[in-house]
Amino acid sequence: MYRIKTLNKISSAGLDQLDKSRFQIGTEVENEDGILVRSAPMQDYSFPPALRAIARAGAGTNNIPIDRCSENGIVVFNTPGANANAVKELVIAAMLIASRDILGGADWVQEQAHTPKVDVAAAVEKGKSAFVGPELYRKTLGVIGLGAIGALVCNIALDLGMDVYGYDPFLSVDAALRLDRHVHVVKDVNELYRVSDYITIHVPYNNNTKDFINAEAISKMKGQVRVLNLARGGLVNDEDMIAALESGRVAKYVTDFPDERITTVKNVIALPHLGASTPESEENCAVMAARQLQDYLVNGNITNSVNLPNVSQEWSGIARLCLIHKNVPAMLTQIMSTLSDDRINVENMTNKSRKDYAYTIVDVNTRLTDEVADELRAIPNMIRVRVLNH
Ligand SMILES: NC(=O)c1ccc[n+]([C@@H]2O[C@H](COP(=O)([O-])OP(=O)(O)OC[C@H]3O[C@@H](n4cnc5c(N)ncnc54)[C@H](O)[C@@H]3O)[C@@H](O)[C@H]2O)c1
Ligand SMILES: O=C(O)CC[C@@H](O)C(=O)O
Repeated sequence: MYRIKTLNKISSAGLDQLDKSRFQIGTEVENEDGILVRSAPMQDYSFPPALRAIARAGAGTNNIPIDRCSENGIVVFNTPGANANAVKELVIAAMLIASRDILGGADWVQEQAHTPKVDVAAAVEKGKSAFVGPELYRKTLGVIGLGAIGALVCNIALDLGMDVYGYDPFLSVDAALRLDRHVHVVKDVNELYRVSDYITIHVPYNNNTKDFINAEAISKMKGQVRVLNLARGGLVNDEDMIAALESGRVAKYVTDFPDERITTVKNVIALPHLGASTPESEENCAVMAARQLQDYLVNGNITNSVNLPNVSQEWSGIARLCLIHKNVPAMLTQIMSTLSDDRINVENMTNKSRKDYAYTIVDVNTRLTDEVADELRAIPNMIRVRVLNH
C-alpha cells in the first residue's frame, strides 16, 4: 500500500485517480511515500524516510525545498499549464478593475441603497462620474514571462484590441509557438517598461526574480502605469511599489498576494490568491498531479518533474530498478557491472540527466533480491534505489 499525505485541499477528481486498492490517502497519514500539495509552506518540512515524491497541484514550486528534495532523492512534480486559463481570465479582470473603478462604484451603490431616503437611480446618474476609468482598447500591455500563463494573456489581450509587448529571455520553443505573431517580443525589458500602460508579470519566484519590479524598474515605466502581479508577492518590492503609488507614478497595483502592509495602501487592489481558484483548474491540477505521482510510485516513470529528468519506459521485464544518482562519470558502468556480477540480465534501460542529478530505469528478467538492491545502494553517488515488481 502506498501512503499519500495531502497538505492542502486537493480536488476529489484528483484523488479519484489513485487506485484505492493500492493507495491510502489522508491528512494524517504518517511515513508517507508521496505528498500532494498546493501552496502549503514546506521549507521546514521534515522528510520521513519513505518519502519518494511530492506533487504540486499547481505551477509555482517556491513553497517546496527543491534542493533538499534532490539531495534526498525525492522527485518533485508540478502541473504545467493546468491552471493557466484560470489565471489568464483573472488577469483580464484585474486589468479591468485597475482601469474602471468597478469595485469602488459597486461599493458606493450599496452605500446609496443602504442610506435612508436616497433615490438610488437618481443618485447613480449624478454620482457615476467619480468612477470613470480608461478603456483597454488600443492601450499597450507589457507581459513579463511568456510561459503557459503569459502566452495566453498576450493572445487574449490582442483580441481585446491591445498592443502587446512580451519579455522572456528563456522563452522555450513550445512557448514561442503558442504566442501570436503580433506580440512584440523584446530582448530588453526596459523597452517593455517604456511603452506599456499595463504591466503584468508571470515568472516563477526564485533568487533571480525576487524584487523583479523594484524602484529602478518602476523608474523606467511610463507614469500612471497599472501593474498586475498574479504570480508571487516577492516578485514586486512592496516598499518601492508603495512609494510609486504614493507619488502617483503607478496608478494602480493589483496583487493576488496581499499582506497587512500592502493591502491598506491607496490604489492597491488586493485579491486573496484567487488566480487558480476555479473548479476547472483545481480539477485539472489535481488530476495531473495525482496521475504523475501514481505513475512514478507504481511504474517509476517521471513526467513534469522540476528537479529530475523526465523519463518514461514501457515495462519489459519482471522487475524494475529505479535509480536516482548524481550526474557523475562511471555510474552506468558500476550499475551494469553490479548486475552482471550477480548474473542479472538487462532487458531495457533508460538513463537521463538534469544538471547535477540523473535517473536510470533498468528492467530485468528476474526477481531482485534485497542483497542486489543493497549492493547498488553502496555505489558512491547513488542517492536512491527502488525495486518495483511487475
Ligand atoms: N495566482 C495564482 O494562483 C497563480 C496560478 C498559477 C501560477 N502562478 C504563478 O505564475 C508563475 C508562472 O506560471 P506559468 O504557469 O506561466 O509558468 P511557466 O513556467 O509556464 O512560465 C514561466 C515563464 O517565465 C519565464 N521566466 C523565467 N525567469 C524569467 C525572467 N527572469 N524574466 C522573464 N521571464 C522569465 C520562463 O522562461 C517561462 O517561460 C508561477 O511560477 C506561479 O508562481 C500563480
Ligand atoms: O493552489 C492554488 O490555489 C494556487 C496555485 C498557484 O499559486 C500556482 O502556482 O499554481
